[in-house]
Amino acid sequence: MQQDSRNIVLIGMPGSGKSTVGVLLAKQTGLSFVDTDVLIQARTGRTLQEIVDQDGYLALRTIEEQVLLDLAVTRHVISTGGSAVYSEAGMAHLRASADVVFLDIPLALVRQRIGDYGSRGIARRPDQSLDDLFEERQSLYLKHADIVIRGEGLAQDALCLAVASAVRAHRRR
Ligand SMILES: Nc1ncnc2c1ncn2[C@@H]1O[C@H](COP(=O)(O)OP(=O)(O)O)[C@@H](O)[C@H]1O
Ligand SMILES: O=C(O)C1=C[C@@H](OP(=O)(O)O)[C@@H](O)[C@H](O)C1
Ligand SMILES: [Mg+2]
Repeated sequence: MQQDSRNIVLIGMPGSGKSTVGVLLAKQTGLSFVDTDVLIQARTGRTLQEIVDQDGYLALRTIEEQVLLDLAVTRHVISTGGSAVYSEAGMAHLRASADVVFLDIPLALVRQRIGDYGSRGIARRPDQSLDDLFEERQSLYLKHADIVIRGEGLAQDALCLAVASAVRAHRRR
């Protein structure tokens, strides 16, 4: 695929800025924007929290995988949900057409940003603590990332610039 047709995919924990910074990044780079959480909601007619409450977290992960596999876009910033990395097939599909950026923030900042952990539609085992989830996911985010950006201490616009510049450098390699 031509470099300028490629997508930029954002992965990371809830609260890392995938959705808010994704929009800014699309504006800044002239790419289109899609948030896979919004696609899930549009497809099911339900909120993410409703899917988790009614059908369980594994159902959300299954729908998410299908949405990832069905994505066929170029020149997009794609903001994923925090649980996208559980889908090997979904991530392989995204990676074929994208540079994947892990927005890496520490657990304390996740906790501070996400507010009520129990009502944010997070795809986790009901008994799983945020500490445990963070630990489990860190290795998945690193495994699927082409680029890692440490987000702590960066305001949204600074984070956006850092991502754009890292992607440019990555593509020049
Ligand atoms: N770089 C940042 N600095 C400060 N607050 C941020 C930053 N990025 C996101 N936020 C805030 O954190 C919350 C979650 O951000 P969001 O973009 O929804 O993250 P995600 O999509 O990764 O879950 C929002 O309230 C947002 O305003
Ligand atoms: O981390 C998670 O398990 C989830 C994060 C949410 O997205 P954000 O990461 O954009 O908050 C959303 O996909 C869903 O509720 C599951
Ligand atoms: Mg989001």
